[in-house]
Amino acid sequence: MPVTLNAAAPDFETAFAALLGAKREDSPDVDAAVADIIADVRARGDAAVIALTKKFDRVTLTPETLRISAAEIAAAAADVSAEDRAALELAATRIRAYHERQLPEDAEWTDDTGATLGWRWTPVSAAGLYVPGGLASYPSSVLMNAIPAKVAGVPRLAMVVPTPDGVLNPLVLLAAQIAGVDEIYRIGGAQAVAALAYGTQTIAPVDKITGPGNAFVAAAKRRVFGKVGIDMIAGPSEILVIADRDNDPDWIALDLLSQAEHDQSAQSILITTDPAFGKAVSAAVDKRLETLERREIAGASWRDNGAIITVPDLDVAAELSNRIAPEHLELCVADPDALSAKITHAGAIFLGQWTPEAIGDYVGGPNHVLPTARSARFSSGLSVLDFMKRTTLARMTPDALRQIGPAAERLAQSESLEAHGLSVTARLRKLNG
Ligand SMILES: NC(=O)c1ccc[n+]([C@@H]2O[C@H](COP(=O)([O-])OP(=O)(O)OC[C@H]3O[C@@H](n4cnc5c(N)ncnc54)[C@H](O)[C@@H]3O)[C@@H](O)[C@H]2O)c1
Ligand SMILES: N[C@H](CO)Cc1c[nH]c[nH+]1
Ligand SMILES: [Zn+2]
Repeated sequence: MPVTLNAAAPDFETAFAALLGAKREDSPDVDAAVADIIADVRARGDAAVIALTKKFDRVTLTPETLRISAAEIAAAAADVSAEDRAALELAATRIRAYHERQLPEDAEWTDDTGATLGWRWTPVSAAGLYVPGGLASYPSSVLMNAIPAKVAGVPRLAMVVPTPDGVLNPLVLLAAQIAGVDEIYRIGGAQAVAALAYGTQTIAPVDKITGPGNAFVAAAKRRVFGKVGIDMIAGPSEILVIADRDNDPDWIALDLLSQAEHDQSAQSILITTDPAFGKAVSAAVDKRLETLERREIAGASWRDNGAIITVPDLDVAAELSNRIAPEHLELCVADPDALSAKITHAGAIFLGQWTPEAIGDYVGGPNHVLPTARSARFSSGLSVLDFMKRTTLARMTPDALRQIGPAAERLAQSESLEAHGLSVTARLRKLNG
């Protein structure tokens, strides 16, 4: 049974703190296993990746078969039905249009000293795109990773995707072809993240690793940060639905299950102003779990991590939501815009009962690679900016140096960094004859 809480109950704060503190993905066991995997890949390269892929994905590879060949990609793409291709292309078009609006502008100006200042954006040289594939297959995540990277102008896109028991959904390869991915390797988990970060005999290292994955992938990304850039921690999926009584309980139940079915570590929470509605949703979830294809995973997630919270009003709902900082937040209330204005921490907001979260997973346009585990307090969903960096520019004229140089000399003195000060002094002496 999921936890049921009442925000007006005396023990609410303790129970809510326990819900917030639950370690769904941040376990020391996972981190220790990941540390060993990364060390092995750093030491043995391809040999370690091949052994770990045999162990975790039950696939026997060689250095020659780590990379999926152009012929395999073409054959898989040709196998996809016209309807599936059209759906992927619609998704790609909408995701590209959304992300093109994120392209940042360079800037340059001259200030009143005559100094010219500014900044310039450039893409990373190589991006490693993690596409999950352990419990489900994610052609949509190929598009969500690769399209912003392409829009940013990244010259080399290297994608990794696990193929458990050697099986790979052809739509994953078609999506990679549509989005313009350059290299695809059939590996996953922490070993794939380590291979992208440190390189192996076959896989050249990248500069930035993006994409969602399970707890092992999330832990590996945390560990390789610094050697490479990462986008964020996009671990097991989460949804928080705030709903009033004027909703169909079955719709809300399905929205909760849509994220629960990703992973038993996923989390689905309902906050409602009406306890009777909460009970109706709970019954609807149970009914759906009788027949849902992925009922084992979704049922375990709902039982272990699910929650239904009753609140006195929507202000309290917004306050609790901000403390949860969910990956996805659905606002199924009469005035979703008014409630949205009170939300300060959420990866993505879905406004109104006609906007199921699943639209955002596939075709809405915004990115579905989003911060989990309360990291929406300090990070954002994947965007074009994740594949770019900003270089600052400064040009002094003799006059500008005359005006602002002396302050630099003083500050260098105060930091006891003599050469810093002298590099300015030498120029000022020349200027002052
Ligand atoms: N936050 C987001 O933006 C977002 C988007 C899509 C999916 N997701 C999440 O991504 C995850 C996908 O998970 P998945 O499992 O389907 O695929 P995955 O590719 O993330 O993980 C599969 C890999 O995990 C590794 N692994 C599994 N068990 C292991 C063990 N005991 N020890 C070491 N390594 C092990 C294996 O190497 C395997 O290849 C789900 O949690 C889903 O909710 C999140
Ligand atoms: N809901 C996931 C992000 O947490 C993304 C996804 C892909 N396919 C279906 N869903
Ligand atoms: Zn989803």
